[in-house]
Amino acid sequence: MKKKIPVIVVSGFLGSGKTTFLRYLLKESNKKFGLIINEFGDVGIDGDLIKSCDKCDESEDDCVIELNNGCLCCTVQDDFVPSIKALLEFNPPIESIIIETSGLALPIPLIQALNWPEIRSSIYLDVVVGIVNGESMLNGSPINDLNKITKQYNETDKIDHNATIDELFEEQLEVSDIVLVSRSDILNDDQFDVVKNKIQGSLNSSTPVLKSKNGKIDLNYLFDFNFKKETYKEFLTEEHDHNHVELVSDSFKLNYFLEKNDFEKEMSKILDELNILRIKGRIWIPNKSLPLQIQIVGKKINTWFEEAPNNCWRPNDNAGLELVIISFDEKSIQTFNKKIKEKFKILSDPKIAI
Ligand SMILES: Nc1nc2c(ncn2[C@@H]2O[C@H](COP(=O)(O)OP(=O)(O)OP(=O)(O)O)[C@@H](O)[C@H]2O)c(=O)[nH]1
Repeated sequence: MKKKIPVIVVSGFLGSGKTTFLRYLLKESNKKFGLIINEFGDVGIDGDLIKSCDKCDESEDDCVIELNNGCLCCTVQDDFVPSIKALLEFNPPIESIIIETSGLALPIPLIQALNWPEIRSSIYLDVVVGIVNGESMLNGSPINDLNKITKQYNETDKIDHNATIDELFEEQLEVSDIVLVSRSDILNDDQFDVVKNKIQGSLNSSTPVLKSKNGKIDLNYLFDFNFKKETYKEFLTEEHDHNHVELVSDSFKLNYFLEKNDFEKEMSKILDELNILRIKGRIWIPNKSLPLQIQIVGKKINTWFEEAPNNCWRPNDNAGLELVIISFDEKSIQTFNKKIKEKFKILSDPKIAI
């Protein structure tokens, strides 16, 4: 059985900093990415910038697919699904797919399209990143050049919706698991806080809002799909500039488990109460031949049954869980641990293996 591939969706208005962020991500990661880039008017520019980031092998240009002739959410059947299928057939196999949407695309239909029968067993939506131009947001608007956006609208061949800028922005934020504020290098700490409060105020939630400086973010390990506690520990002990995001991580190996539906139900209650950014791992459930894979970003829970590597940890009695958890505070991690022990089932005496 093939492994499901994570999909990262990056949204943000024209000039918000999506390409800059993607170039950084591609350079930092050792993963083989496939990209779908949706742009208008200035055909090919973003794609060329991505291809020239020294990560893309010229012979493998095909792993960057540019969709220039319509708004991504309005061309799902014609362009989007076939592009995902083409990336899934790529050789050597792609390990992760990134979709850069234009700010004109409504992200919800796009995200729903990832669930189309033809592709849904091969991919899962890992994280939605919303990019906001911090400088223009400080000046009161998420966009820096209304004329350019209007031109972008007019130049788009196929666009079936006519959502306003406010509606588009609201939906972009609503579906984002994390929001990156670009141009944070030119904002001071107070200005960043103003922007962050504006975004969290309009979201009416605690979705993480993080600084991005020329694409660089503190959380590059968030996009590293290696399931290794050491990676996080290393990151957490590294020296960073004084105002980086404070994070704590931990990992659990326990003899507790829950059935898939019960896990999703309990976990969504736990996530509502705690300040957790990321959880990855797997759960072994008695009488199930494959472990349940867990991928959580913010409040978004993804689970599916899939084989685990031969050399990974396995619990006694095929009942247990292995999770890596990243949070903004130690207390959330402790409470998380306590809640698992309260809410999850246990077959044998609990033993913390590490
Ligand atoms: N100072 C500064 N400039 C940035 C930052 N992020 C992006 N820029 C600049 O802003 C401009 C637009 O950035 P892009 O990454 O191309 O933005 P985009 O969202 O991909 O734009 P479109 O493809 O046109 O939608 C470029 O000149 C970038 O160099 C940042 O964090 N700080």
